[in-house]
Amino acid sequence: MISFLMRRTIPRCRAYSSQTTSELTKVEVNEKTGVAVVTLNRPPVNGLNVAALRSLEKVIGDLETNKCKGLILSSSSKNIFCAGLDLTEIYKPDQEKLKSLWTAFQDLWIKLYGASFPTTAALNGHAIAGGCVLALSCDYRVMVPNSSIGLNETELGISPTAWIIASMQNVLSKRSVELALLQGRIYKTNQALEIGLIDEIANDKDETIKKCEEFIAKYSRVQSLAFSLTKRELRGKAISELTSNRQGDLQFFVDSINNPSVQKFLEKYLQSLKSKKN
Ligand SMILES: CCCC/C=C\CC(=O)SCCNC(=O)CCNC(=O)[C@H](O)C(C)(C)COP(=O)(O)OP(=O)(O)OC[C@H]1O[C@@H](n2cnc3c(N)ncnc32)[C@H](O)[C@@H]1OP(=O)(O)O
Repeated sequence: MISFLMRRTIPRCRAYSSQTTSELTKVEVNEKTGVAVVTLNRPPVNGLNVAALRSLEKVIGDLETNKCKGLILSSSSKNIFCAGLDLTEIYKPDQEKLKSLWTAFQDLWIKLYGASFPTTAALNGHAIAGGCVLALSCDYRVMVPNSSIGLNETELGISPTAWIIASMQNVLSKRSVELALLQGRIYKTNQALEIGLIDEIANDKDETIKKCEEFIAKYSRVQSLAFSLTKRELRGKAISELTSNRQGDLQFFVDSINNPSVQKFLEKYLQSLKSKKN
């Protein structure tokens, strides 16, 4: 068992009593149920840079090794689950860092989408672009009211690649995927529920976690091996398509980001985010 499962320094009366905290990803494992709450912790918006992506990927790998019974992905921010890739890493990017960013995102998706245990997203706030991809890579999504979720890549001038599309197609009807992706549409919580982009609405963060726990508990009678083999049958094709075309997928991303019109848009977009406060 890895350290966070072994540690017994925190009183057992707490529901989630084994824990480890890295700067970027906090993990708490419920010793009774084996369910892990994994909290993204990169203020202010959990922007995904290489370190954040790698930190989360490592945690999922460790949970896999330790036969975790279920994952609840959450965020330490008050009203944001994750604002997607760190825009400052893709605007005027260092080329090597850009490649590392996408490679880390590919690696994380392969682990999360293919996880051999039930995975859930406790969406305590906005889940935009890469943040929505994280949510879609889980088996179940619960969101608080008045938040937004969606893939706005086409608005940014980039096209989501095959594995991102596959993650959305796994959840939504073909028609809804077309409308969502071609319009780069961001949905409010209630609209997201209507089309099936999320599964449930919860009143607050605690309730998102409770509902995710309830969802994971439904698998208590399911054999782990049967679960993971079935998931592999269901999702394996999309994963192997990426693993056999990682270089092509990376090149597509790098070329898209380096496109001068995308860079121009990102400049304005970043300015507009900053000027919201003024
Ligand atoms: C082949 C291509 C596939 C590509 C796949 C994925 C691509 C991506 O993920 S690109 C990222 C796209 N993300 C977005 O468009 C989200 C942008 N952000 C927002 O819409 C809002 O910030 C959000 C709704 C998440 C939260 O709104 P607020 O609560 O009002 O916060 P602020 O907007 O004031 O943001 C606070 C602070 O954070 C900065 N910020 C926001 N998002 C990002 C980001 N993704 N990366 C880096 N930084 C981000 C924002 O500029 C503010 O900065 P300061 O002004 O310096 O405080």
